[in-house]
Amino acid sequence: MQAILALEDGRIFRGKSFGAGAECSGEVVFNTSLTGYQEIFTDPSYAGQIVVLTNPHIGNYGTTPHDAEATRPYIEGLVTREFSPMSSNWRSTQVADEYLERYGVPVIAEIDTRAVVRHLRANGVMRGVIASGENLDVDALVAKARSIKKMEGTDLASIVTTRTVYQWDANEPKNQTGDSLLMPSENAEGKQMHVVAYDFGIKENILRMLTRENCRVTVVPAKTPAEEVLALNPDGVFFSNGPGDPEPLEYAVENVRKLQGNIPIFGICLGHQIFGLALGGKTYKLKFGHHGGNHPIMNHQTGKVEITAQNHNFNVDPESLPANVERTHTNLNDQTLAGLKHKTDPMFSVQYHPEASPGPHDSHYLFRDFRKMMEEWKK
Ligand SMILES: NC(=O)CC[C@H](N)C(=O)O
Repeated sequence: MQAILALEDGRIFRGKSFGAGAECSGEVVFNTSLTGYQEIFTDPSYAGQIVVLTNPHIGNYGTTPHDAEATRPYIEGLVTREFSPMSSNWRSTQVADEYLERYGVPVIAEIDTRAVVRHLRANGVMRGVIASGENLDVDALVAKARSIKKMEGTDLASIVTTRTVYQWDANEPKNQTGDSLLMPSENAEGKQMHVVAYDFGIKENILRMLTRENCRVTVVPAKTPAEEVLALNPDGVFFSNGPGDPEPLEYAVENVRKLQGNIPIFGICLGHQIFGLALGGKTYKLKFGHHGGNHPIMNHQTGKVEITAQNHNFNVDPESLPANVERTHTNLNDQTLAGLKHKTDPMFSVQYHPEASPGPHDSHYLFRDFRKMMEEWKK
């Protein structure tokens, strides 16, 4: 069946419909990762977004529950060049087409994704609609793209967050033969730390990485007051990634302010942006964001460059931060702020994704740093 991707500025791309035949709308962003499409589908930070994957061949290795970052896909829709109708991998339990259909995610394939990316890169991310069927009314689709809610000012974290407090099952994940996939850590022998993780749309690999550093993790809803978090008696508090604009998340900003200086805190991506706001800084929107698996980051503390996974459109303005905040990391593609640390309080955060999934593992050390920060604070 025919399908159309209609952008708010009137640009149209025609392709073929796969996945769910339904219509979808969202902010259209592109991700340049070469592998890891299922982790991208299931990253809750993509709620409200249609994702264009630049790798020209998607679906070829199928899907497996072991590669999911959440219980279901969160992308609104998918745009690809070629979408494989079959999977060729021993780990696959379902072909990608059926998997996305099962969860109601529309796919438009046979699109010149290079042209879409060049358009978004030149004009910035914009809203779009994917529709399928014969005799589609193009003008109506463009009008619909213009009518959907803008990402700016939207709190999506409180929509995707867990409704209840839960303990992350430290025995997860297992491979098909039942062996744990958690690699042993140098901290495995030490005392277990208790981390309370705020879920703004948390990726499961963050929970796995914390477990790997010998942490027991309690996950709490986005709006849990700081007092309730402290009553759980944690050794540290984590602020997760998540979808939408950080600016409307005043409840989270207030919680950071209450915790700052009283307990070690660590933030990733949306969590980092919330830290920036809590410290008195400002966030702004990048033209087309960073979404991929090969972004170079300068670590100013070691002088080394890390290759990182990224997925964000908003950023903290370094000029807006007070003097007691140190810039720890910089994105070398565009010199934007990529990490910060408080000079006296136990508090640090990064804009990128040390948990990878998908992506390179260069920045795994940040989970160890958080563990060390908690150990030192305990002394
Ligand atoms: N991965 C994330 O946490 C994304 C943060 C935020 N939604 C952004 O787009 O910048």
